Amino acid sequence: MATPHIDSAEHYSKKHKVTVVGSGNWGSTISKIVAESTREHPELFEEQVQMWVYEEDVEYKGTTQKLTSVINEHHENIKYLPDIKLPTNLVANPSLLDAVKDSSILVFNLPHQFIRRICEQLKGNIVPFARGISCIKGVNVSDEGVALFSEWIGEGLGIYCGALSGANIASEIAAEKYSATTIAYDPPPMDSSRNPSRNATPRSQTPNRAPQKNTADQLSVTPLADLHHKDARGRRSKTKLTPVPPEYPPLDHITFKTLFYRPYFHVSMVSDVAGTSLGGALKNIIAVAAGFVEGRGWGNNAKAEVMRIGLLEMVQFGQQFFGETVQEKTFTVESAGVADLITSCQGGRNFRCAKLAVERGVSVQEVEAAELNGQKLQGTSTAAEVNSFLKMRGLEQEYPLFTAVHDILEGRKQVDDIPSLVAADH
Ligand SMILES: NC(=O)C1=CN([C@@H]2O[C@H](COP(=O)(O)OP(=O)(O)OC[C@H]3O[C@@H](n4cnc5c(N)ncnc54)[C@H](O)[C@@H]3O)[C@@H](O)[C@H]2O)C=CC1
Ligand SMILES: O=C(CO)COP(=O)(O)O
Repeated sequence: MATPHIDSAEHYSKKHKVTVVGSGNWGSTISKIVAESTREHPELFEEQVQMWVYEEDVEYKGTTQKLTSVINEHHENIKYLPDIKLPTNLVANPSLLDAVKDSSILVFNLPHQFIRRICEQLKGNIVPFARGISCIKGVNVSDEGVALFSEWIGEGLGIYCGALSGANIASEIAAEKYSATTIAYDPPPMDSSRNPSRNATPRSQTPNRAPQKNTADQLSVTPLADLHHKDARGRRSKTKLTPVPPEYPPLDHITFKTLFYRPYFHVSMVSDVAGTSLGGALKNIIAVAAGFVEGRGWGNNAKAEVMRIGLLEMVQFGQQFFGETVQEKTFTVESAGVADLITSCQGGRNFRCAKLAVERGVSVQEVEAAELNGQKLQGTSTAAEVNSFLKMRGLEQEYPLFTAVHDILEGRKQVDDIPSLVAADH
């Protein structure tokens, strides 16, 4: 970006330190992206980016070594993102608490089954005014109901957390092939009131625009004293937030767009956190269905039909359980919706493993263990979690495709049953 995106009148004595929590296939790719951006924007960010790595031994050139040592010496995550050079300002750190020390931007990017333990360790050990972005595709189901990981992380850590999701097969983006994503960030009042116009980023704008002038009216909309914010369902959050100190650049749409934007990775900023997160979570169930029908050899029409039905169930789920804040257009217009559904049903891991499982006559879990070298599927666990939530409410029949996928994974139904299970008059 040739032009600085921040108004030249805005100078900040402190910069944001960024930590990525997670270092898998997508975690390493996102770390590469943000490390490229922090290097390009020293006016906003500290150059060095920390990446927390779940430490393990790996074989490298005939010797057993720690994964973090290999990443730091050779700038490559040989296990989860092989053959991709990582920026030298990206530091792999096996200590979670050391990696997040002094970081005001926390990017959560790990398989959803591990986030609970991570948050337990982070609680009370992060910068109080930190803000988060969750790249996790999944939903958190408990006895109390269904929660987005962004809101669950935010409430657990006492910070505000947005969500990043899109048609983002990591290996393609790591190779810098053109793609786009959606970042949902509905800034807390005390952040947006520093300069509300900076958060209304129209879809078409690149991040290097100059901020618009504020009006007195805009500035008075959200009182600085309000330390609460709206959660993803539009309710007043119980979390009392710590404002970002004025010495730091504001943590708003422009700053986050600048952090994640690359010429090969375009960013659309929106405020619908629930829709954006649900798109990423629920499409994984549909990708499993697409793999099933492809594995059965039914071809493109069958796959298109499960995608169509799945998209409708995604929208229905969002509106039924997250209410009016979920916008249908997030599913139909954004990368986080229909585009992610398409790419995942063409070449995602959930799709590929489900297809191989049908072709080989084995379980999806067996294919996952045999083929993914430690990477984790999210569609199988999300199907089970969503099913348990629907079952508790007697709503399984209202989501026939989600229910069919879970029943097939559990061995109660067959792929051949899909047409009758999802029939409109069923
Ligand atoms: N890989 C992809 O193409 C994309 C993935 N996503 C989403 O990103 C999230 C992260 O996925 P990936 O980075 O692809 O991970 P991955 O599937 O490559 O998972 C492996 C990661 O889990 C870690 N791990 C293993 N055991 C652990 C434990 N006990 N505690 C903590 N971590 C442990 C491994 O060290 C490794 O970093 C998921 O929610 C996924 O759905 C989103 C877009 C694209
Ligand atoms: O979310 C993804 C692409 O946007 C990747 O999906 P898989 O986890 O199925 O590979």
